[in-house]
Amino acid sequence: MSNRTLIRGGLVVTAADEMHADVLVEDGRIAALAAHNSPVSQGWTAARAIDATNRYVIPGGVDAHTHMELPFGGTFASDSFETGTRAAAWGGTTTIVDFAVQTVGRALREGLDAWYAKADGNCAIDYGFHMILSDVNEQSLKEMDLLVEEGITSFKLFMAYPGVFYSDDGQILRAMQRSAVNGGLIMMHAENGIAIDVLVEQALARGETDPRYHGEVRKVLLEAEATHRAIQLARVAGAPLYVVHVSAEEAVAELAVARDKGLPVFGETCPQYLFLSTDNLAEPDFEGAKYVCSTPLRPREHQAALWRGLRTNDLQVVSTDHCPFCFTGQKELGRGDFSKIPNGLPGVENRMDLLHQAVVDGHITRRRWIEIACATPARMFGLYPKKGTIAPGADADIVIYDPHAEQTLSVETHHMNVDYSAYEGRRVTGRVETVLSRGEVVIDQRTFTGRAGHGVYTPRSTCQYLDH
Ligand SMILES: NC(=O)NCCC(=O)O
Ligand SMILES: [Zn+2]
Ligand SMILES: [Zn+2]
Repeated sequence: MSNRTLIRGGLVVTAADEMHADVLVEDGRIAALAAHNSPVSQGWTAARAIDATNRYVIPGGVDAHTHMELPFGGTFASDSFETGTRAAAWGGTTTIVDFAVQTVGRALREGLDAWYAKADGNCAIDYGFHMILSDVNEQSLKEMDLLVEEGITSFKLFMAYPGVFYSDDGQILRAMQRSAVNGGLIMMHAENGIAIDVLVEQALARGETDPRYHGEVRKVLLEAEATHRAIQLARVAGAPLYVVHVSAEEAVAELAVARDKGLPVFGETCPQYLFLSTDNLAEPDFEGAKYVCSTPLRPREHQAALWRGLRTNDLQVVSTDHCPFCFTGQKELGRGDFSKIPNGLPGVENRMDLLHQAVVDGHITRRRWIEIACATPARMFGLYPKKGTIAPGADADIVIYDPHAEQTLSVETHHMNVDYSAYEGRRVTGRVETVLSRGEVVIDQRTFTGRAGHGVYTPRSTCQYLDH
């Protein structure tokens, strides 16, 4: 009884269903659901009752792409695990999967241990890790197998950023071959970084130094070409493939062709590509630097293809790629040379709200909102049904969501450790009200009641989405 919480009267929305139901939480898990005010739920007793009348009761968000404290461009992403996971909770996300980084010349183990240490005791919500492979060699290929056994079941490779994270096609093929055997999922940053670097050099030589040139040199065709190449390499290796931060219509088309052939190829996009555009990159007085990320923001016309992809399931997941850098002192490193602007946008706090706005605007249905933001990322990365749904036995990661509240997104009110909002002034309908993480209330009617250290490392099984 003392470990029980009852959530009454809300509309429970999962990827599969919507029903007016009461939810019983016990010992951090969902114990039972029953029709609202049914004889069954009327018999339930609990130490705490939450009235969810006129609210949605949804699974906590699963953000499968964050970069807390990522070293990049001579600086570090400005959210620590403490500030970033607290902000995530404010935004209705109860699990993140962050990227541990292998340093070139070093073991995966060393990078992973560093990330365990950064996160340990600091997180407000649960977390897992992917591993960035920056140096594919005999040793790191062997280590991949061990990591999969340890619950690090996905590996990011970069076709971009030569000299930093970049892998060549041979390295990519080897890693894919290994993943075909050990069950790991290869996540691909699909941009032709070698060609982009030529265009960067040529642009700078012409004196084109403003942030908007970041978008111009990172061409749509070079995203599409890399996406195509990654798909073919995965086919040769017999491995599934997950393409991260898809931004261009032509890249979605490559995924669609592959999926029409029945290939296990999946794609993720991010709110910034759905809601922002090259118009933001072109903002004057270096303000465009706030919107520098890779893949880059695209002309607004690409957004329709991304929304369509999310509806047709050519794209399966919306993650944030949360990688914040303050404008002052960090983005400013690239004044006079756009290639020195640290790449990345803040957004871990905004994803659930922006996608709810997409429901309001008619881009996606309510259930698809939960599918792309909670259930599928959990399945894709081996966390389901512990995470991503509301069902008996699942972790009680639950958001009470007010679909009628109006809010204005702003740096003045957000909780991310960054000095601007990429969505400054944007009005959205819907707001997180209360959040439970494993049954503990971490946001209580818009007050943070969680704590650093509540969140635990969550090992993952291999991809559970391969038959989709
Ligand atoms: N996306 C971005 O611009 N920064 C984070 C690193 C990455 O995901 O490529
Ligand atoms: Zn990337
Ligand atoms: Zn990323």
